[in-house]
Amino acid sequence: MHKNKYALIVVDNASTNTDKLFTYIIPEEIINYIEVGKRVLVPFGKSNRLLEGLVIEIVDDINFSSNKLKPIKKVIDDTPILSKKLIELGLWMKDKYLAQYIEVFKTIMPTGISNKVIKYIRITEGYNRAYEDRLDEKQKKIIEYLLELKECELNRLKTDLCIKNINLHIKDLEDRGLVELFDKIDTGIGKKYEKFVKRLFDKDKTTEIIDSLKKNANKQIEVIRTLSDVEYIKLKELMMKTDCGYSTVKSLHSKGLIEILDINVNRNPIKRYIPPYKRVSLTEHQKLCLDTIINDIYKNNKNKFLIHGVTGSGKTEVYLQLIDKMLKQNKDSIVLVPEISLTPQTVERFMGRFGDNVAILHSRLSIGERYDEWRKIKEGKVKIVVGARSAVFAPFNNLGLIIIDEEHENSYKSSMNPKYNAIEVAEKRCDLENAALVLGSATPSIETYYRAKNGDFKLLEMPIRANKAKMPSIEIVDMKEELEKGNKSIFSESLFKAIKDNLHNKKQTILFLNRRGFSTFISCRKCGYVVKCSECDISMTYHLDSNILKCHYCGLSVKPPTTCPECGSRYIKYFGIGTQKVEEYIKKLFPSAKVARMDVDNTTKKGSHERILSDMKNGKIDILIGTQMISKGLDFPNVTLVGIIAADMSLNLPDFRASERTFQLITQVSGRAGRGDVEGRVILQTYEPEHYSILTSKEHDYKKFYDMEIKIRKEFNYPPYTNIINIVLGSKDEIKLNEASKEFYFCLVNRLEKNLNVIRNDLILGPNPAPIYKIRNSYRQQIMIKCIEKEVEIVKKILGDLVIDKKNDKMFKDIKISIDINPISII
Ligand SMILES: Nc1ncnc2c1ncn2[C@@H]1O[C@H](COP(=O)(O)OP(=O)(O)OP(=O)(O)O)[C@@H](O)[C@H]1O
Ligand SMILES: [Zn+2]
Ligand SMILES: [Zn+2]
Repeated sequence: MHKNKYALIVVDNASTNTDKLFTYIIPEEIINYIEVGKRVLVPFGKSNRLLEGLVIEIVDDINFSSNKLKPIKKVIDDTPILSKKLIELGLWMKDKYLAQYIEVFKTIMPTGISNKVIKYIRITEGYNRAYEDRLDEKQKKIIEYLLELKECELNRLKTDLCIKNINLHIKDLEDRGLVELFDKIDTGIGKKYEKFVKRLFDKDKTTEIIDSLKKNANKQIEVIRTLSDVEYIKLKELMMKTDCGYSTVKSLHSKGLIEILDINVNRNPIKRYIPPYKRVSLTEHQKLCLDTIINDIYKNNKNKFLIHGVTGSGKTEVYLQLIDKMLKQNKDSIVLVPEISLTPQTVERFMGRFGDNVAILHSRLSIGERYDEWRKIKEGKVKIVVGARSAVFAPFNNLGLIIIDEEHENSYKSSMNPKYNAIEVAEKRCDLENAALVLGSATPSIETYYRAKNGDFKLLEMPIRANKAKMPSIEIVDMKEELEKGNKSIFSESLFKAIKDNLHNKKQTILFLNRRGFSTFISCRKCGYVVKCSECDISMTYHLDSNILKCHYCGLSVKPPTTCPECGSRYIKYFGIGTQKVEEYIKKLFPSAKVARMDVDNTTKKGSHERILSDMKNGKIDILIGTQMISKGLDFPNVTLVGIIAADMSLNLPDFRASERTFQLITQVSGRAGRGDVEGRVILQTYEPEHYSILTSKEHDYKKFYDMEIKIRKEFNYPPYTNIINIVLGSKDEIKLNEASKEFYFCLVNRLEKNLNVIRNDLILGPNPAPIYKIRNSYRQQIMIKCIEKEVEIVKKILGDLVIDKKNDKMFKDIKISIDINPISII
């Protein structure tokens, strides 16, 4: 007798209360098709509506009665869309980040292939015209419509026909067995097809054929001529070359001379020509670094590395040659770069070296482009992926290497559920697939460097620039003194003069300010009223080009008030500076200079990024102003001056990483200066010239900075000495939220006390209003747990259980609970 097998399935249902794997019976007829990692359709809930699911595990036995289990309806995929290793990785992520199954697997699966089940309608096979007499007018209409289309989407039929009570009529037709409803899977995004023209006539017969055509059929003759050289040509291209219309092609088609075909093509996100990126002979440090890594991997010594290389030390070249080695062993490589530095410059280096062997994944791709890139990887057509955070899930089967460039960057941590850290995920993936992990940075994060010192990563140093160029000199300007001297401008005397000299010497300048917009807030001088976003608890930023106030959290924009909404006074003043204001001042001070600005406000349009950078390369820009978007990856030899307008901006953030961020930003931006023959110069403006972040970055001394910072981390019990678990409870109902937060805190402390031996005072903080108390009209309370490595697992378990319990508690009905394990910033 056939013995049942069972599948454990993640079902794509929106309900958050049922985060578990569902068990289904595998019917005999699909037993040979079903596999872990394939998607299936399963009946769900009381109504048995069909939902999509992902097979996580197949088992022979279950330890409960199978009476109530339902059978799987259908297998969707021909081949698994996720490998077993990626499924294992997903399960690990679920535990690590206290996330839900569905969140995790939605993240790992490519966007664009999540399928919808769509209701279709068609006429049954048993339908007979003779029935028509017995139908009323409306039903006849429905039947007529269907006879023409054979089958169609139910919704389309409804909108097209616009018949009152159409559902009843359809039901009636269905009951009589005349029409039937069925499900179809809509893959959302299809492969891309393009029309091609194929030559059907013999090449040698070209003249004969031309003679046979009418003498005045010039266009047709032109098409035949063109086709005599090629067998296939894109229809578009043919029409362009011959300047003919589609009717010309059609008429040749009807004469049987050509064929018109739909051919599956890949969308190509990179349409430009990319110059080859030549191999260079490595410097001593590069060579040592490369050899150590290769040797260790080869001897199975160690497979995790941190390259600490100063800006311009040539880390990229090391990556390229490592990938080369992987290719020789037929292994796949993933390169992660921060989203903002996925600039054409970075991409070109990899494409320039490895050409068609590279797939690119980033958020500016369309869903179609993304899907095509994913397919190229999945089908083994490329062996290298360069991408942002989520490229860590690239579906390779023979992974050899993951490189994470600028590993200190914030963008490797996801701010959406699951709130994963791509570095940790990469590490786990490398463990599972026996691949090597290489992290690189000029300013490693304190946590990573600490782990390297403790032996988790092999530390490799590249202390000098590849072309022997000197590190730029950094001059600190105390803005308090400028003010005393009577200089109220945002530019110090020194920076102003340096910009002027640089313009005169035909060199390029970069001005950095980590805040976009024009003014950072608007306030009333009479009563102090500050214009805040009505949905969020933060002040709105003024944008000059569009003359609006924008909320940088929710995107809401409003017209700036001309009188104070509070007291009616007309003394409304614009405070604080953003990149737009810097741009305006620069244009006033240096009217003949060619000035450009680069920040998210003006680079969302496709290609705008590319244009600014190529203008910069071609010397069409003298002064480039930007946010941290310009702080990394850029390699322009003619940039000799970098101005940091306000280093304090990051120093004053209410975040224990503020000093670290500041050191990193200064070092990275400064690193753009003097990469060519002329020594670079950096002018750094600040109100806190004595701060250790500023002093150590001036000396280019990462280690000194690290030593000072790590002491502070230890003293105040911050990472890496502790893990931070941040819990944010949110609700539109402020009072309910306060009650629920207190209750949650109380239960949490209670359960922790029962399970941990010691509860330190600083272990669990809160509930406190979150730093941004309101976002998108939702109030936010925060509870923070600090715990040592040894206790993390147990604390997480307790917390996870508590969240599940509370989700079923009336008091928490409208409360959203969000958990972030080791958040990158606390807002
Ligand atoms: N061995 C070499 N010989 C000569 N030039 C080199 C060599 N290696 C790299 N370069 C050049 O040195 C410059 C800096 O290299 P690269 O951008 O790879 O450094 P990086 O460490 O990635 O810098 P950053 O961290 O600042 O982005 C580039 O223009 C690169 O082409
Ligand atoms: Zn006022
Ligand atoms: Zn807002």
